[in-house]
Amino acid sequence: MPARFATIGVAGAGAWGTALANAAARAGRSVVLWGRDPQAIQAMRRSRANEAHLPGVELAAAVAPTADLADLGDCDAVLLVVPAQASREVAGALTHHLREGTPLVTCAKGIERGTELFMTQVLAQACPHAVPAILSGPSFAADVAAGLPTAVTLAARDAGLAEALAAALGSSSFRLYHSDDVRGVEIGGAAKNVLAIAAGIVGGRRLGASAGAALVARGFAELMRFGKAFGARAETLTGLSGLGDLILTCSTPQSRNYSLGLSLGRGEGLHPSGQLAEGALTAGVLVAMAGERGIDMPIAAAVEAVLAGRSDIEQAIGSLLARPQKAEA
Ligand SMILES: NC(=O)C1=CN([C@@H]2O[C@H](COP(=O)(O)OP(=O)(O)OC[C@H]3O[C@@H](n4cnc5c(N)ncnc54)[C@H](O)[C@@H]3O)[C@@H](O)[C@H]2O)C=CC1
Ligand SMILES: O=C(CO)COP(=O)(O)O
Repeated sequence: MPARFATIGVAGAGAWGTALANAAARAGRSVVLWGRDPQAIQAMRRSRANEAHLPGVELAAAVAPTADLADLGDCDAVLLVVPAQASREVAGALTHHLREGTPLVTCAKGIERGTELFMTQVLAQACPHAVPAILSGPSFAADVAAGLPTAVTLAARDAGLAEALAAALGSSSFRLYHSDDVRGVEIGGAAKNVLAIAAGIVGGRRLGASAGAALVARGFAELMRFGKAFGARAETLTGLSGLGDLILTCSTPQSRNYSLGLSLGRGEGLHPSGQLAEGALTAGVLVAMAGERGIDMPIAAAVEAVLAGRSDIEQAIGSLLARPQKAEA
């Protein structure tokens, strides 16, 4: 009998899509890696690398790059690895190609602006005949591509499907835990990016390691409040995709979100690298959703105010430090 999920599609040939394609190949799958830019795909076929997004990493032999979305049509499951705000567009285009019931696993970390929808809700609307799932957790593309040990969570409403997908994609170095708490997993990934910008600001302002630790702990309290209000389970929020990813992303300039905060904290403004920092795109919608439900998220709100230009860094820090001292929980 052929293995379940023998062929995996990856829609999005950026850093994370390329790393996940290699990880799936390492797990023994055949992989079709779709990217929208035919020239970039041609270059990947020639060089067997993605020099623009994941330099120095050789593409596994089982990865077939393509610029034709229709090539994902025969895949047994598809990972959607484009930025959160592009996920509706690409999922919508996939409706013309995917078979009924194909698992479509979002690997993006964000909330859709304008609709206030979480990623799997976007997939359910844009590609209704697929089965939405999510993969998220502490994992830099470069680490996964280098085969360094990483552990992430794969969640689907059907726990059996989550387990089967995790078994198909996991290996000894890329460990996948499974869950049926889809909402918990998608909230952790979206919120931690916004909080990581705040952690970067603390680093850039040289406020000290003690302030950095306080920021992570109080930021996590905000993530928990938001998650619980939206039905996430506490054990998910304290797991890999919540606390785990918050710790990773708040701790190193290897994170693009942290590094954006560093730049702001140093007074260098928004860094000009053009790199994707999902937290900057999620901050507004996260804070708006929290405000509508009366969820207190002062750190996320301060990041949003700085990014929107309504507050400078000193004002933002001053207003956080001026908050009344209260019971911790
Ligand atoms: N890079 C990392 O270490 C990790 C990234 N992620 C998440 O994965 C998502 C993607 O991030 P990266 O791959 O790192 O970003 P990236 O900037 O390296 O690549 C994004 C890719 O999406 C493509 N894209 C953008 N808009 C598109 C559209 N409208 N249609 C088709 N393709 C489009 C770009 O051409 C590019 O190939 C983000 O939500 C990020 O938070 C999650 C875990 C780790
Ligand atoms: O999500 C990530 C690690 O888990 C990647 O973080 P950045 O997008 O901040 O680089």
